[in-house]
Amino acid sequence: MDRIRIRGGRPLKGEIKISGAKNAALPLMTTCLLTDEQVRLDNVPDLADINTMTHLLVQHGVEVMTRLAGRDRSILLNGQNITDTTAPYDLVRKMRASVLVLGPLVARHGEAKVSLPGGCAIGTRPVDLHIKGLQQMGAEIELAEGYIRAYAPKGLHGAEINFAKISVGATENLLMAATLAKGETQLINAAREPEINDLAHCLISMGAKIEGVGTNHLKIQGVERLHGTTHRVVADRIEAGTYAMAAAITGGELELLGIGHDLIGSALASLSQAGVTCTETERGLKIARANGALTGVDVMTEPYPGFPTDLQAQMMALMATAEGASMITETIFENRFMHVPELTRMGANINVHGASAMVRGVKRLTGAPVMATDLRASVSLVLAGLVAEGDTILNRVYHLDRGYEKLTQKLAACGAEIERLTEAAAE
Ligand SMILES: CC(=O)N[C@H]1[C@@H](OP(=O)(O)OP(=O)(O)OC[C@H]2O[C@@H](n3ccc(=O)[nH]c3=O)[C@H](O)[C@@H]2O)O[C@H](CO)[C@@H](O)[C@@H]1O
Ligand SMILES: C=C(OP(=O)(O)O)C(=O)O
Repeated sequence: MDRIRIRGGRPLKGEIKISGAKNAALPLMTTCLLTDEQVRLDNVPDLADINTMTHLLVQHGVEVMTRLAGRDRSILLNGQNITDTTAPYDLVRKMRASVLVLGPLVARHGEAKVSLPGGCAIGTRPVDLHIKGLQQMGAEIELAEGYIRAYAPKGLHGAEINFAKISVGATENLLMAATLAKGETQLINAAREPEINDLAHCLISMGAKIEGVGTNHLKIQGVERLHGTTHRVVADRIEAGTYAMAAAITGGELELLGIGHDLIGSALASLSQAGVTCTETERGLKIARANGALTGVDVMTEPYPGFPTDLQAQMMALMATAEGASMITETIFENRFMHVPELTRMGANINVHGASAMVRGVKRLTGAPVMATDLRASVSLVLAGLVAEGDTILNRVYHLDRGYEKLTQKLAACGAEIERLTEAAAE
């Protein structure tokens, strides 16, 4: 297995082009199941999760073509001939977002058999809200042998769905299903992450009738059919937030290209409070901590527009080197502190009490061999490695490949001493 070696202590300086968002591209790819015309997505990141979704769609019978034009990667999807409506365990197990084929398949093809995703390193992550919403829209659902089997041979109908809990995935699944249901669907207490807005705009360009985009109350009038489209994937706010924290932790200065303040306002507010300068430029955002120490700030994760859970681990690495204490509270996932023991091995002073972690800043972190447990936990260890004294060796790099395009190249181009050791070299 590949590893990453980092020698810490170099302030990052330069510019980084922010890629298209993984969490937008994945649901956008499944829109091809809603139409028999071509869906073309531009600005698609080159990531393991995108490959997994491609495999899943191909298994359903979708024709997928990838095109490169300079640095822009496009995917052309044609779902005219769906031959198989099963999402098998092996693919869903690899990537939970596979469950996003459920809504589109039932809505347009009247049936789907999708493996239950089960839990993962960050929590139990049930899909009850997806299932309940589809049942309200008239789908018959049975759970057997680890699979969700959903049937709606006569199509779905509109419903008023009031989510008991805010869920990004359930909002996306039901939004897609509702575009082809008969009548009106209301999604109340819906999630309103920028990736959901991106999905809604793509669906509207395919002929869907959606009101309330950007709010927590979506109204969808079902249509008979959707047509093809070309859509550009929104920038990855989590990747941008990660590099903003990389600039801050190393005391460097980075310009993040193609990302606006609007997408990561809450994270930038916390960074500003901690003493990091965040300025909008014509091309994106400039992040700098040229002088002075970081100050500890308290952070609580919340659904958008609150501080994103997907930046919590990175913020914790940053706070581990700040002056004073910081309380980091995780409210979205029950087990998203797997990075704590690894950061502690690098010298961080962190105590977890239930859903909160008390981080007391230390003067220095030290390099160590560390183990990645999930995507964002892994990148928090990369951030810690960038500032630690000595070498950090990160194992289980495949977690990073799920969500960070060209991570080592992007950081190395800004002065980081970081390299990927391929399996043979890593021995
Ligand atoms: C591919 C993708 O976009 N992944 C993101 C998505 O995950 P995902 O869509 O899985 O996350 P959700 O917003 O659904 O989960 C939020 C909370 O709701 C719970 N829940 C969810 C569904 C359900 O049916 N029942 C239920 O109880 C979850 O266990 C969790 O505690 O949003 C998360 C929260 O911003 C992010 O961390 C993930 O990066
Ligand atoms: C948790 C994440 O992804 P997923 O929902 O695909 O596990 C993430 O992107 O941080």
